[in-house]
Amino acid sequence: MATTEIKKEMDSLAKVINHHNHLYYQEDRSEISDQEFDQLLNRLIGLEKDYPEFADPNSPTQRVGGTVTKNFENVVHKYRMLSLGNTYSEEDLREFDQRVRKGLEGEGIAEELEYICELKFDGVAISLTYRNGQLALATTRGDGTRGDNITANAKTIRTLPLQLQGQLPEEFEVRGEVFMSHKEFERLNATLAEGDKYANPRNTTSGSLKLQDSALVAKRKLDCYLYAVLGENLPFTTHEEALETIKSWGFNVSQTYRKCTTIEQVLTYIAEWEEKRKSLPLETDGIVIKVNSYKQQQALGYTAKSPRWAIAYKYQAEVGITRLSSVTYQVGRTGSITPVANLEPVALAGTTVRRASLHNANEIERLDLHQSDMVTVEKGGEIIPKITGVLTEERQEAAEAIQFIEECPECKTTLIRVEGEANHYCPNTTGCPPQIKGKIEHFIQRKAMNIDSLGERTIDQLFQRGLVKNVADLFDLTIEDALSLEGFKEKSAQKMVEGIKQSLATPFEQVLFALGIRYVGQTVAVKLAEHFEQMETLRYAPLEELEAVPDVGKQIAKSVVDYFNDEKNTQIVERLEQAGLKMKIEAVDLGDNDQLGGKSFCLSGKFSTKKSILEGRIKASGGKVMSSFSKKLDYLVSNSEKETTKTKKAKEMGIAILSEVQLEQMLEN
Ligand SMILES: NC(=O)c1ccc[n+]([C@@H]2O[C@H](COP(=O)([O-])OP(=O)(O)OC[C@H]3O[C@@H](n4cnc5c(N)ncnc54)[C@H](O)[C@@H]3O)[C@@H](O)[C@H]2O)c1
Ligand SMILES: [Zn+2]
Repeated sequence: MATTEIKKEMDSLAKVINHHNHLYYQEDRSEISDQEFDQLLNRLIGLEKDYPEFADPNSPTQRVGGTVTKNFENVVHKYRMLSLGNTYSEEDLREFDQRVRKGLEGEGIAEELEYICELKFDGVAISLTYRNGQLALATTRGDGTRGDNITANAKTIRTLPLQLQGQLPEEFEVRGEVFMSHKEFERLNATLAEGDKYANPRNTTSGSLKLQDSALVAKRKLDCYLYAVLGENLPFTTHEEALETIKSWGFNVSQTYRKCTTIEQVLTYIAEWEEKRKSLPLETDGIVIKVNSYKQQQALGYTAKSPRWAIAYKYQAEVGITRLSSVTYQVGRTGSITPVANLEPVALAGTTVRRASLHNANEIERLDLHQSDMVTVEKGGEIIPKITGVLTEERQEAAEAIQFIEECPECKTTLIRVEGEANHYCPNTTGCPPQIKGKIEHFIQRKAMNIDSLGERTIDQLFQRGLVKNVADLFDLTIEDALSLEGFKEKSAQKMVEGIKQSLATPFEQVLFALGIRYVGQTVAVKLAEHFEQMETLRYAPLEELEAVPDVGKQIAKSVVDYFNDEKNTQIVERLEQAGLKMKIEAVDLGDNDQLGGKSFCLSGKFSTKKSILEGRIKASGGKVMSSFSKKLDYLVSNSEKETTKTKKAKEMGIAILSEVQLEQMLEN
């Protein structure tokens, strides 16, 4: 391969890996299996080794994959939270063993090498700081250097001691894995609508820890195993002692670990747990092998991303072979069509698999799927299995290629596919039953209008009886209407109507999200609300202005324009306005601190204090924060000494520019 091509491949691998990292850590979902992901990463690691001249210092091979969020306070870790090197092969493990022994020989401490083997729990890493026996701080791993402060959420984990007894170091950190048991995962999923179900316990755990409302987290019944301690002057010298000691302090330590002195013993442990792990109450995806002695750990040290004294061995995802019976199609809330493969039942990872997701038409094409094909199905921690391949040699001669449907299976409208997009859509947004019901379900959900007096079944009834055909109809519902539904009595009917009425207090950005405009998620809704301030302006906003809003790309901008170009939508919006929903952002609550007199600020560039904190203080002092320019902006805050595009624009528009120090002065006055 020419070197330019290698460089190209490395760049494109990094891009793809970053994309999957983003999905995995920020959005709690994945498009490929962990094994496929690890293959990509390993390919990049290999290329960087062979072509160090092309290695990018910011490569995903050099960084822990996650990030911090904006929703929690960010905390710098006292001790970095790292990832683990991983492998799927015995050969690599033997190499690891050799490396460790060699590394220690140099230090003269190779004798009496011991490993502790543990199961690799598939959840979310957490770090807990205890001071004077009390849980003081809980953080996520984040980017390894900084994590989210999720103390309130961690406190809902019942097996996590809040107060410790006994002889303890004054301050120390314990680290472990927060997880959701299979049982709890199934219980939770059973309460969710088909389209809202979580894919696997890990994603659910991650999503739960990110919830803003700890009361909701508490309902999720998370659990936690601890497997590491950090601190100064700790009363132990080996990992094994650490595990035993923290157990005696009251921490939940899984008793599945084992001390091994040879790599053969490690391999036996791996073989033993391959089947046994499936009877554990939680998901595991491999085992972790750690050097036992702290002194030896220290001598071996760390790479940029992981300790040299530990490695994860991951079990191959389970693969089953079965026959495709048919492909059916589901219609989502926004009309997107998802093909589903119906399979002849096959036993896989302890469950019977009958269906697998096919994502979209590209996937069917990629697999070159034909009728009655024999297919390989994989289930790597995912609840929804994936078809990973087709046994073409077993294909029946007359079998035809699977053709993606042309009409909506629910309303028979001709499907459309937008240039450059993977999904097909049913364009009949206001007349297609699953879209109508899906939109209403989206509208009432907690993050949107938060109408908890309505449930999926009630919506179904309201729709069946023709009482509700769109979200605006909800606000015309009367107690008599409610009483006409099955199972409703005076009290429950009143409650239902009352609940709808209470939702009128929902802030504008949530109303905007509730409309269910394609691609307008919660974050984008907030950005749009901040920028346009009211529905009226947003509604007539030209494409270019929409695209200029941070986080709003071409696709989103176009989707917003399309939405408001459809008269059926604007009619609904108008009816919602008449019903009394909030159609503009709230005037800032000036409260008793009106220092900044409602003036608006836009922060740009780097600051000595975290931007979110500065923004919080501006709001608390009666100012407004804008994430981008508009004519209404009063101040641009920037520390930059050179002219930036923003400061230039501010000067042109006659907007005052403040330094951070000047902002501080305004805040303090
Ligand atoms: N499918 C995808 O698109 C996708 C995308 C990104 C990452 N991933 C997966 O995520 C993983 C990469 O994430 P990572 O960097 O967090 O590495 P990792 O999850 O493989 O290993 C590090 C983590 O293991 C956990 N762990 C569980 N049990 C442990 C134990 N007994 N001792 C120590 N640690 C233990 C800790 O949380 C630690 O942070 C890979 O397995 C990868 O396949 C998948
Ligand atoms: Zn349809």
